[in-house]
Amino acid sequence: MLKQPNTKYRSFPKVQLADRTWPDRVITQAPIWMSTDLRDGNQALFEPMTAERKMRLFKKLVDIGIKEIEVAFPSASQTEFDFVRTLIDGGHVPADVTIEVLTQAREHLIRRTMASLYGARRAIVHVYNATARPFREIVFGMSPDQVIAMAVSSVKLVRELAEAHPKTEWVLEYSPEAFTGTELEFARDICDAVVEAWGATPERKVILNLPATVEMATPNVYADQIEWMHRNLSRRDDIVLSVHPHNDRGSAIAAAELALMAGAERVEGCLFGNGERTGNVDLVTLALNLYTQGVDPGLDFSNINDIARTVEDCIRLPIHPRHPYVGDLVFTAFSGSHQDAIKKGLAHQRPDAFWEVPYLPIDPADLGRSYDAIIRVNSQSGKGGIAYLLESAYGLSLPRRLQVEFSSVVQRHADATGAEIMPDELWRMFSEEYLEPATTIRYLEHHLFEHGAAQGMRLMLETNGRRITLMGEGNGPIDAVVHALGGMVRVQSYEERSMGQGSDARAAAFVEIAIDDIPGIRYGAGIHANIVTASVLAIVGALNRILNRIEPEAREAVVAMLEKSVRQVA
Ligand SMILES: CC(=O)SCCNC(=O)CCNC(=O)[C@H](O)C(C)(C)COP(=O)(O)OP(=O)(O)OC[C@H]1O[C@@H](n2cnc3c(N)ncnc32)[C@H](O)[C@@H]1OP(=O)(O)O
Ligand SMILES: CC(C)C(=O)C(=O)O
Ligand SMILES: [Mg+2]
Repeated sequence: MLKQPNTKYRSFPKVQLADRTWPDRVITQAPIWMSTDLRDGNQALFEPMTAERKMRLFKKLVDIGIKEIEVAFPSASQTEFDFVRTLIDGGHVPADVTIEVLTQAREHLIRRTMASLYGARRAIVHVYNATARPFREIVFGMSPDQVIAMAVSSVKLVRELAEAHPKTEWVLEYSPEAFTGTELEFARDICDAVVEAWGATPERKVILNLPATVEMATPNVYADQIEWMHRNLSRRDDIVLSVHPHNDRGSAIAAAELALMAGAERVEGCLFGNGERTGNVDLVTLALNLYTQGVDPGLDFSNINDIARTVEDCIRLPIHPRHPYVGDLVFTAFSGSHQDAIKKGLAHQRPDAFWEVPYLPIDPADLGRSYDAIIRVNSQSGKGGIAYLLESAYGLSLPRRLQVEFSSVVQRHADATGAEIMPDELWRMFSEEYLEPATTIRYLEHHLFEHGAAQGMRLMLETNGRRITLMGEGNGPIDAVVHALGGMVRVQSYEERSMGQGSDARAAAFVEIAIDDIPGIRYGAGIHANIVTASVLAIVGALNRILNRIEPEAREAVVAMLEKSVRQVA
């Protein structure tokens, strides 16, 4: 790269529009949407779509609710021409949908283009010629007046051919190609001449489409250019003002939004931003940006995954996993603090309240996406995401301090493998750590019985291959187990939850225990159809987890103490 890029590149000139009004505007209604997936999108593919794929995408665009669809460049090839004919002759165009086709401003191409449309109920004929100085001088070798004459004569030809076929309702669209690089006065003059040549009226408007054929400046410059045209076109009432942003600088969405604030009424683009080079503006993102501001876009993306798969299949290009609203990862959080906030936000969100879930600008359910894949766990994750996954996949809701304790187990695993941890893996880790820890003391069975005003407990365990039976009593089952264990165990906290519903319901018990003279507090968990059994399992599990972390001599001392309890109580 150059050390001094200003020797090769220069900044885009400012538009003289000191009293611009667009910065204060808010978009309150959806524009007219025009999909050019089958034309601008199609011309940008490695291989243009086959007729079958074009038809499939056309039908998907109709299902989404797009009412103006540019279906072909009919003079480009027989395939393109035939596709338009199939749409018309096969009756595939719904009554509320208008097809559109593109042609250069050249006589033989216009005649061929018009022939593709005869018999249509309504059709938009889109004529373009480039208007920026380098095109005028280098591509066409024409003076400004000759370029205007080229546009005007083409429009007059379209008018003449249209008048010869009055059964079709004809609409003219004109694009000064490379508008963003065109002197504004010249763009206005050529557009005014076209409006005049078509004989436009408020009832028979011309669509004037002002393309950012190549995005050349910051989006505020495009907005200024659009507002300038909006204010300076001589017959604004006879015009539908349209924009066609490309994404060369990565700001096509912003450019389209600011252009709408600046007076545009119509947007041309493609689903998920397919199109020449870096793409046309993405109609899906634009529409859903409106939706998240409470504006009905008039388009339906309630099954966005299905739309995405159709588009990918038709154009043979993948959608990026981080593409707004649709990418596989956009409703996913890996990092701990995001997961925590999403989990709390989802729990807090009421169905009838304004959407307010941190990190999620839209409710994934509105797009037919589920919450299941929102939170994923890797080495950047914290307790919130881990807890969320266990709860959503297995119905197991962990106490907060247990979440903290378990997250360090998960973190060690994630650090070691470097990989994402799926819910079944998480469950396996939880089971190994809490439900089936390595055992010094194995639970065999217990019997709980009434013992006067108290509860009695006979607890059978196995230590060192020997069965031992401990007896205890207390004011409840937990108390009775602690007593049976000889009083060395102190229960710091106890919580129980239910997992599942109806006859499949099970109880989950969580205890936090400490043992006299041994540092550290550990959680234990038990899951069983019977809540008392779940509690006993949780206590024995916690005991084993403590014993697993201490020296063998200390462990033997605890076991010896237990065996002493047998002699004392039995
Ligand atoms: C920004 C856009 O997306 S514009 C749309 C671009 N899409 C396409 O080009 C896809 C379909 N195109 C095609 O199939 C062909 O280009 C055709 C059939 C339109 C024309 O083919 P050809 O006549 O062989 O010309 P070619 O493809 O080389 O285009 C260059 C010629 O078109 C002329 N031209 C380019 N744009 C225009 C225009 N809008 N109006 C009139 N002439 C134009 C050029 O001046 C050049 O003419 P020249 O050969 O006399 O110097
Ligand atoms: C034909 C025109 C509208 C075009 O695609 C462009 O300028 O990008
Ligand atoms: Mg384009």
